[in-house]
Amino acid sequence: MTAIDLRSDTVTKPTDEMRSAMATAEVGDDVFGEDPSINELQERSAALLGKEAGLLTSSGTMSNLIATLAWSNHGDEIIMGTEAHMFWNESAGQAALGGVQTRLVPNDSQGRINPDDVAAAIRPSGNLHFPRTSMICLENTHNRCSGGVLTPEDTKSVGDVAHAAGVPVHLDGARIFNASVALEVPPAELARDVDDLSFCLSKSLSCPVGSVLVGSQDFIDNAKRWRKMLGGGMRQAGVLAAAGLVALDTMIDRLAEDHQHAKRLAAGLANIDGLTVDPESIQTNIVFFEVDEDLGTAADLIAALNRNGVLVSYPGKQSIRMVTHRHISPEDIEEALSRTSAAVRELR
Ligand SMILES: Cc1ncc(COP(=O)(O)O)c(CN[C@H](C(=O)O)[C@H](C)O)c1O
Repeated sequence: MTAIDLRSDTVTKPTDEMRSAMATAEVGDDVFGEDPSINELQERSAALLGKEAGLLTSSGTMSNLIATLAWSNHGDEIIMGTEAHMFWNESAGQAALGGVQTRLVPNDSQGRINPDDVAAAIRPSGNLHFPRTSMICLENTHNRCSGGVLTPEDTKSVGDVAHAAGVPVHLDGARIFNASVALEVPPAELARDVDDLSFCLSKSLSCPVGSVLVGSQDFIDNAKRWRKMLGGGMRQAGVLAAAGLVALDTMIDRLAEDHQHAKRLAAGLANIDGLTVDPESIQTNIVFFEVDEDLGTAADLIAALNRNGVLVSYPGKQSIRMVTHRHISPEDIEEALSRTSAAVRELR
């Protein structure tokens, strides 16, 4: 039985068109700024998101760390949501390498943070007891909040508070194009009130590797220095950027298919006795659902799902995540639902 892989949209593989473009990419030494494919990707990414400049990085984690290092000094404090990927899944890099303290404010079910909570968390200057607040972090779409999207208004409400206090806003936009497609809003509108953002080429856009960090020219010039310090300076990486250029041309509009599949998946899971999910809450390609305690733990069900050929991720004590992507067809969704029912019956 071939497993149906719903662990993440990071499992996506390059398209044939990407592989052809990679094979014939024009390349140069990017440390000298001479790789034409990288330069084109960075310029196109910045323009698409309404920023002055862009920087290719090896991952979303690297982008988020570079932004933290670029905005912060040792001993500063950054603010993010309790469910932020930057808090949960990036190896505490901001603390380990940036000497930066993280302060958490509640995320709501859609991944938003309350501007009033942000205002209350921003440190007043002039008190020697207090660290300086160096950055506010948003995430759109929001991974651990079931792929929830932030509207331009949600983003502006936090941006206004941050900017009134002179604090920059970083957007972890790993799946910003999912948000853009779900809201039918240009990505630049979602980026309008943040100072910099990162998006991932390697998730639903299906590239083999990479993210792009965009912001002002001054920010990117500084970020490039931090990237070099982290060992992220690249040479003829136009081979990778070529895939990104194909992704920008061919992989954004199709994200609506992944969202439809996720909605169908959630509707099917809601009909399986012992599982709890609100299909109406699903906006993009990520579905978190709860395992009723009388059925067992999430770990029990994950083991049964693996036995039945369904791969999932992000186990909480009672929660499981499924993520749709370009390799998951409508037939795979129906088969995954059938196999999930069988796994649940095994636990009964
Ligand atoms: C919102 C967000 N921001 C940043 C990252 C980090 O990107 P990478 O470092 O994996 O390229 C991720 C990766 N998310 C991955 C996943 O969802 O499967 C990993 C394994 O957690 C992310 O979801």
